[in-house]
Amino acid sequence: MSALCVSALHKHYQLDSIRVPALIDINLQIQPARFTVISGPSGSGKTTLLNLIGCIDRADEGEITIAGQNVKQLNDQALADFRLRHIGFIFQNFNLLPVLNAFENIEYPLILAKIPASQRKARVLELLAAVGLADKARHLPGQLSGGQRQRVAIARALATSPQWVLADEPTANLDSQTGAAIIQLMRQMQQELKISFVFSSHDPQVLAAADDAIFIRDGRIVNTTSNSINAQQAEVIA
Ligand SMILES: Nc1ncnc2c1ncn2[C@@H]1O[C@H](COP(=O)(O)OP(=O)(O)OP(=O)(O)O)[C@@H](O)[C@H]1O
Repeated sequence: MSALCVSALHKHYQLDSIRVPALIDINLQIQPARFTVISGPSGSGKTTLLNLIGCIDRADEGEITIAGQNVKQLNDQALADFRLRHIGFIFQNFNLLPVLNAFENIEYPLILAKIPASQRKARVLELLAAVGLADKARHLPGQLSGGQRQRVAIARALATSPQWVLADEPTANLDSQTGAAIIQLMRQMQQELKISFVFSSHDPQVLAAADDAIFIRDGRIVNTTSNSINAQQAEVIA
């Protein structure tokens, strides 16, 4: 598995006549099969960076190579196909489809990936069991707690066995105890499946669990650390 490489990345948003720079000359390498956190204050550019890495949005300038592919070279359809095969995404507000039950939400990316129904069922049941929701398959998102919804979202992100799983503040809408259980679950899945997890977060619990951390402020990288993050030190830097 190859590292994720970002070079000379720039992104701005246009708000009427105002140009809002969101990312300025980002250069980084994220090692595979690790738990990496992107941290920084509100508005520093974390979501923007994850959206670019996750092929949800496109950069103004610069290169992103993920799973061996320079994503700039892909047209919109190829980019969507690439994302489906190689990248799972977990959102802070879970982003589950409210009219689909837990089973169907997890099954959805497998349908998009044209996996036959017989294989889909076995895969979804395996994932539901792995996230501790074997008895909640028929529950709609509205009938699940926040932590349970995030477990469904994790299972959905893992459904197509992507090499990279990106999570945008996955514990932001959870109480600290539920957040800790979700981090533990993601850590366990990352280690068992040797997936590469990249989070954005300023949650000290997430920082403390990380192998590597990247700190951004005002759209620029200000520090990177590896292993045994001291959450207090991390908060000071961020
Ligand atoms: N759609 C948009 N239009 C205009 N400006 C935007 C848009 N999205 C983000 N921005 C701006 O880009 C900058 C980076 O935003 P981003 O959401 O990436 O930060 P963040 O670190 O994820 O923040 P938070 O922790 O609050 O979610 C901020 O100045 C923000 O106001």
